[in-house]
Amino acid sequence: MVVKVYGPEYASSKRVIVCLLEKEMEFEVVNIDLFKGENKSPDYLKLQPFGLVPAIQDGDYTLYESRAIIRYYAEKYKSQGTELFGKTMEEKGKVEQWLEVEAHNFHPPLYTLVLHTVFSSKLGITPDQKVIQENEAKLGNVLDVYEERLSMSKYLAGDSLSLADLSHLPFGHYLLNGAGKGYLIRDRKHVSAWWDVISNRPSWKKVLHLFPYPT
Ligand SMILES: N[C@@H](CCC(=O)N[C@@H](CS(=O)(=O)O)C(=O)NCC(=O)O)C(=O)O
Repeated sequence: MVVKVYGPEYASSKRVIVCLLEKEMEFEVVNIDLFKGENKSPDYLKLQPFGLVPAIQDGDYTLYESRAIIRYYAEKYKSQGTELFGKTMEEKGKVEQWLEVEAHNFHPPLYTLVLHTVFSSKLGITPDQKVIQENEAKLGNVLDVYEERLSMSKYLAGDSLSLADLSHLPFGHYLLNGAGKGYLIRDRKHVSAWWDVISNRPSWKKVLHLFPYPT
């Protein structure tokens, strides 16, 4: 059964797609136009009751929350494609830790920055410079921790690529493409080197080719 990914154009869905590509999995996509409210249709809400993308359908099995989906497939297809979830419980623990850091420390300030920069006009948001500055400072503090970590290991969870690194790609991409905040990455030597390694993965290049980010 080929897994169906709903709403592939959007950042959280790209978190799933880049991992499916790394796991060498076939997938199909079902477009959901957020700006037409297709994520609020009764049929879609049956799949994702919060009306967010992505959701996946894999035969009778359905799942939503992108970080849950990538954990599921990384485990289910552990011996296929790139190893993304650690080889030991200790390695897996570190992957889980950095996945949580991405979700709860990295993502929130970056999401707000993206709303007030990349998507402000599409969403009818008046960019609030105070909000932008506050969240830029919060994200900078987070990236200072990353800088320290990445001065000691090539990837966040250790010396191998993992879900934790890939999970940063969709929204991190906006920093350098559209938000005009690439210096948050580029001014940090180890973070910058890490970003070059993960964003140059063929899997991520393919995601950007298949689903170009909004202009
Ligand atoms: N925690 C969820 C977040 C999903 C989410 O917020 N998706 C956005 C699109 S994007 O921010 O990932 O591009 C959405 O559906 N937004 C629609 C809405 O907020 O109504 C996940 O990771 O799956």
